[in-house]
Parts: sequence; structure tokens; C-alpha cells
Amino acid sequence: MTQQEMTTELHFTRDFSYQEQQVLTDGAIRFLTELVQKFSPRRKELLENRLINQKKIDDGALPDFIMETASIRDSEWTIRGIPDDLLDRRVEITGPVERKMVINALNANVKVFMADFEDSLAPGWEKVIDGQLNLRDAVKGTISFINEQGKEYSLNPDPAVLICRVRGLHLPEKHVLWQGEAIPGGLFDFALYFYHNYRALLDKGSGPYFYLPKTESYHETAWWSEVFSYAEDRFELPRGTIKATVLIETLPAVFQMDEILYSLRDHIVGLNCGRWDYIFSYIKTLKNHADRVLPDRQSVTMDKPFLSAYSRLLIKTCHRRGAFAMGGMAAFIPSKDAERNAWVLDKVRADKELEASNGHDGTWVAHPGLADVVMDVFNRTLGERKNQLNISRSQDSEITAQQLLEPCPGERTEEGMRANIRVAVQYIEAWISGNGCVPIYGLMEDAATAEISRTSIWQWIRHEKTLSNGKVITRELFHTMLDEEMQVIRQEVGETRFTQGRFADAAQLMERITTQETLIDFLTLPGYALLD
Ligand SMILES: CC(=O)SCCNC(=O)CCNC(=O)[C@H](O)C(C)(C)COP(=O)(O)OP(=O)(O)OC[C@H]1O[C@@H](n2cnc3c(N)ncnc32)[C@H](O)[C@@H]1OP(=O)(O)O
Ligand SMILES: O=CC(=O)O
Ligand SMILES: [Mg+2]
Repeated sequence: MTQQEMTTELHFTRDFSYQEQQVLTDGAIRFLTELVQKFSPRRKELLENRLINQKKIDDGALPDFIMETASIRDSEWTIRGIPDDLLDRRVEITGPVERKMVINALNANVKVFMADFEDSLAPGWEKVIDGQLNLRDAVKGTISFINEQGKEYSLNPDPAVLICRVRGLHLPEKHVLWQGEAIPGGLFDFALYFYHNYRALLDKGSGPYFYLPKTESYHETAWWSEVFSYAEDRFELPRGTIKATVLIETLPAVFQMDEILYSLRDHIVGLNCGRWDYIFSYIKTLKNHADRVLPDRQSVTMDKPFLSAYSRLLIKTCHRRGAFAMGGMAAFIPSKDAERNAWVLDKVRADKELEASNGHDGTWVAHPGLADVVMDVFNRTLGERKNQLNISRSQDSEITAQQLLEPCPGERTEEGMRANIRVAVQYIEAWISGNGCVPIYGLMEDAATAEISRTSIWQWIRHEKTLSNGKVITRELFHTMLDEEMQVIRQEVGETRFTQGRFADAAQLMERITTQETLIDFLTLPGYALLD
């Protein structure tokens, strides 16, 4: 690399294959380069701000609404508007950007497909490039796939509306360097999806739509607003052409929902209750607060006061501003066993009924087999309406910081701790093998749910919590259980799968991130070092 290239150009760590040439065209690289030059320095500051804010909470402060932005919360304003094809989002399916799944998702009985470069994708280079090609072909309507049995897949005539979830601010794309450093993964995903698809999307009456994950402050969404405005100006598109839905899935962000909507008001159409990352963030943000340690993962359900307050405040805030309030994901997935499946459908139905009756405008499903049940729940609640923007939740008295931070009592059981270990190890094994979303014990596990499992144990050790059977949770207890649960996993997955898989690497990573003094922010960061 010359000195000139070091400062202005992107450096790709690999020669381009035929696939990569399709995505990394000269025009796309030029646009990506501009975005990286213009916006990546600020992203660094935003990530540093996260650490500064977290330090205050680690030192004893509690998150709260911000004094300086009270005027934004107190004054009346609304977002710019919602395009026609996003007015009805009662059921959205989510899934990684794999070819067959993209087709199945777009054909499912849903209104929207959220194509995911985040929680459900392990962002190895080939997967990321392949994902861009799959979405390009999906937008063109030409996407097809033939499986090993010869079954052919193609799009139905009226596919779901496409929204692309880009990687979070913390995730780098290590195969592209600028000034010797990995560029932001989210900018990479945005630049390529936008560049290749905006024209075709607009021509068919849709638009470049995005989900933004893991935001921690309105400064971060203001940054995205600048990125979107730059892209619109650069391609001579009217302001507000790009639309975003922001996941409120971190504890800091729940205190800034008005500010987030305001900072992105030209571009935003709604917020989403990303409940799994939110629970993970509650643990991570309050990791030093001994009075707010969560119990077993399965007992932290959406009817718990702190989660109910989060859902209701999100709805109230969004609807006041004319924005959508999307619900989240029930992690149950269909079973081939009829009895178990009926139980799963009942669980999912109950979860979605709660969301619909709270006033959410729509919700997520993880699997096409859940779409009909959830569609039925929202059809019954919505009646003739396309959404519930008219629901103001005026019956709620003010939702306070105290309610959002309410401790969640409950048992910490030995079985719960062992299950956390098995889930986390198996998920990490899948992730470092290139698979970001897997069924484990009848639940969908992804980079948000698995984080809950591994951070719970870290925090239980940190605060020397006691299991319901009286055992004190220590590093030694964790080590013993990890060894024993590795043998359980070995039996469950079988000898061949166990020896051919990356279970030893996964156990080693789990051991490291659970027992080290400092809680690492995301398991996907050390995980990424093990991914090609
Ligand atoms: C916390 C959050 O961020 S939630 C959002 C991120 N998470 C997700 O998006 C989860 C997406 N879901 C999935 O990845 C999958 O449903 C899994 C991994 C949980 C289960 O997948 P599988 O084991 O393949 O399920 P199963 O065998 O029952 O699939 C049956 C069919 O449905 C398809 N399918 C399953 N889930 C999806 C989906 N989300 N989108 C599209 N198609 C799907 C499968 O591809 C399969 O298709 P085929 O019959 O044509 O071969
Ligand atoms: O992204 C969604 C979540 O629940 O996390
Ligand atoms: Mg998430």
C-alpha cells in the first residue's frame, strides 16, 4: 500500500472472486469509500462514549432520562411520515440472509421480511457477500435456489416487503481496511445494500428500508441520519427516501426513545422492542449492581414489570410521534411433535396477544410455521385497521425510570445454570462455524439470546449468588459444570459431530469470557477473531 492509499483508499484483504466482483463493483467501492472516509472517525467517538457512560453506571449511577433533552420529550412534534408499503407491518419474519431462507421468508404469510446481517448471521466474509447477492436478486425478483434433493425455490407473485438489518455499530468488517483499521460492518452492509438496490426498490413502489440494531444513544442515530442524508444527496433522492426502524434493545436507549425518534425524524418509521438484546443489556449495563441480578433466563418473561414498562413506554412514545411500535420475538419454534407443537403455538399466541393488546402495531416471528397463528392474533386485534397508531396508552400514568429498572426476583437453579452453559457453548460453536442462528432445545438461539446465557453466569459469579439448592456460584463451580455439560453435549450431538465440530474452541471461549474479571461487551467480538 502506498502512503496515498493508506489515507484515502480502502484496502481489501482478499483478491475478489467472481461473487465478490458482482458486489464490490467500482461504483459500490467508491460510495463505500466516501462513507467510510466521512463517517468512520465519528463512529469511533460514539463507541468511546459508550464506555464513558458505562463507567458511570459501573461506579454506581443508574441510567435515567436526560435533563438536557427534556424539551424534545416535552414538546409536540411528529416524524416525517411512513411510506404506504410500511403502513401494515402486523407480522414480520426475520432470518439470516441465506438464499433459501430469503426466498422462504419473502413467501411466508407475513407483511415484512427483516433480512438480517446482525443477531442471526455469523458475518464471515463469504456469508456477507453472499447475503448481498441474495438480497440484490430478491429485489430484482430473480432469486432462485435448488436444494440437494432437487426442490426448486422461487418467489411468489406478492412477496413481503424487504427491510435490511445492518450490523451494529460495534461490529467491524475486518476484510476491508481504511487507514490500517477494519471498517464499520454496518456501513459496509448499508453501502452495498443501498447502492445495489435503491433504484429497483423505488421503481417498484418500495424503498431502501433498514433496521438499526443495538443503538445506545440518540447521538448514534443522529450519525445514521447523517449517513442516510448523505446517501440521498449523493444520489439526488428526496430527503426521507431512506427509512429506518430502530431497535430499542439496550437499556441506555430506552431512556432516549423520544430523542432517537427526533434525531432520525426525516428517516425513521418506528421503534422495535428487541427484547432479547434488551435483557442482555439490562444484565450488562447493571453488571455491578448486586440488587439487579436476573434469575434463570426462562423466568424473565415479557410480563415481568421491567419488561412490561419497556413495551408500554415504547408504544406510548412511538404513537405520540406518529411512529410504529413493533413488538419482538417469541423464541419458540415449531416442533415436529404434534403435542409439543400445540404447546409452542399456545405460548406464541399468548405472547403475541399481550403485545397486540398493549398496542404494538405488529410483531416478529422467527419461523414461517408461526406466521398464521400470529397473523390471526393481530387480525383479530386490528380489525379493519392497518396498525394501532391511534392507541395512545393515555391510561398509563407516567412510566418512570424506577419501573424500567425494577429488579426482577426469581430463582437461580442448578438446571438453569447448566442449561445456560450448554446453550452458550453450542451457540458459540455454531457461530464460529459460520451459523448465526440455530435451534437448541426447541428455542431459536441467536447472538442476543446466547448473550443472556453467558452474561448471566458471569454476573452470578461476580456477585457470588446462591443457587436454589444452596450452592454458591463460583468460578470453580462453573468449571466443574462446564466439564460435565461438555460431556452432556457430546452425548446429545453424537461422537462424530462432537469431534468434527468446534466444541473445544467454543468451550475455551466460553470459559474465558465467563471467568475473566472484566465482562466483555459482545461475545461476537472475540468470536469474530475465530471466523474467516
Ligand atoms: C433476537 C433476535 O434478533 S430475533 C431475529 C434474529 N433471529 C432470527 O431471525 C431467527 C430466524 N430463524 C431461523 O434461523 C430458523 O427458524 C431456526 C434456525 C431457528 C430454525 O431453523 P430450521 O431448523 O431450519 O427450522 P425447520 O427445519 O423447522 O425449517 C423448516 C423450513 O422453514 C424454513 N425456515 C425456518 N425459519 C425460517 C426463517 N426465519 N425464514 C425463512 N425460512 C425459514 C427453513 O429454511 C425450512 O425450509 P425448507 O422446508 O424449504 O427446507
Ligand atoms: O433483535 C432482537 C432482539 O430481541 O435482540
Ligand atoms: Mg437484537
